[in-house]
Amino acid sequence: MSHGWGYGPSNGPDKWVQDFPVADGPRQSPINIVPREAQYDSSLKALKLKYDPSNATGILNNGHSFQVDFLDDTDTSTLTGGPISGTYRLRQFHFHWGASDDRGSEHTVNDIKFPCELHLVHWNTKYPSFGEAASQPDGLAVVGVFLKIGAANPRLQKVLDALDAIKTKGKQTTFANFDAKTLLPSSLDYWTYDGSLTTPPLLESVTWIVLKEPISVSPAQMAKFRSLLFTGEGEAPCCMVDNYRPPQPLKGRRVRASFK
Ligand SMILES: CC#CCOc1ccc(CNS(N)(=O)=O)cc1
Ligand SMILES: [Zn+2]
Repeated sequence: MSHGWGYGPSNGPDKWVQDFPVADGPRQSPINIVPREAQYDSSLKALKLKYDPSNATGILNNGHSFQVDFLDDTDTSTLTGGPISGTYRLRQFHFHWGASDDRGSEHTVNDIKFPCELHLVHWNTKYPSFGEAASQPDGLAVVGVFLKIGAANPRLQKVLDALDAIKTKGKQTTFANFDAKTLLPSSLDYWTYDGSLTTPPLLESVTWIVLKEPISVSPAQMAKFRSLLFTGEGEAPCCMVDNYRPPQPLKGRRVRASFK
């Protein structure tokens, strides 16, 4: 690609392999999850998420999505248990969504797409930093949560209300005192598999933990996601929608379930 990666016809997921050959690797994400083919594993532990709201620092339009960043210099916002060993620190969360409610999620379930998917990105503290961890096969753990159309979700509202301040690429603003745990559904049942970042650099360093239960989002709240722009201030505006990579080949990988 002569210009940066994105989600358009000239720089979208089918073109990423030109600059990121790992795009055709053995453990790429996302995938289509087929519940009937997932193996229940009784040895899988319950997820333990301990987040400190005071670690939230800011919210940024990064030109591909928006992310809420967390202070990750101590073990105050962590993921433990589940399929992972050790302690992983929360780095950021972000979303992927569609131009309409029939698409937008990255993972699919029985080929069903959800309108949106939340990713909470954590890194393994056995490594000195996120950057170091991101290049290791057990370096990252991302919790994925599906959003389905329904009643307005009051727990999303503080995030959505901040989007007017970060409409264009590169804009950021402070975002303090936010408990990311409030975005999780009541059940922490999950599917897990070994995968990758779903955006460049597509590093194959992610233990994926995809929650079975979706959270709700209303059509009006989806419109707020779609009010963002991929483009920077002063550029010809391009709506930030369809910022999702489609499912990738499973290539023999096992998908395990924490529930029967
Ligand atoms: C290495 C590196 C880097 C930049 O940091 C990120 C963080 C998250 C992501 C998104 N990954 S996803 N969609 O799989 O959670 C991509 C790059
Ligand atoms: Zn993501």
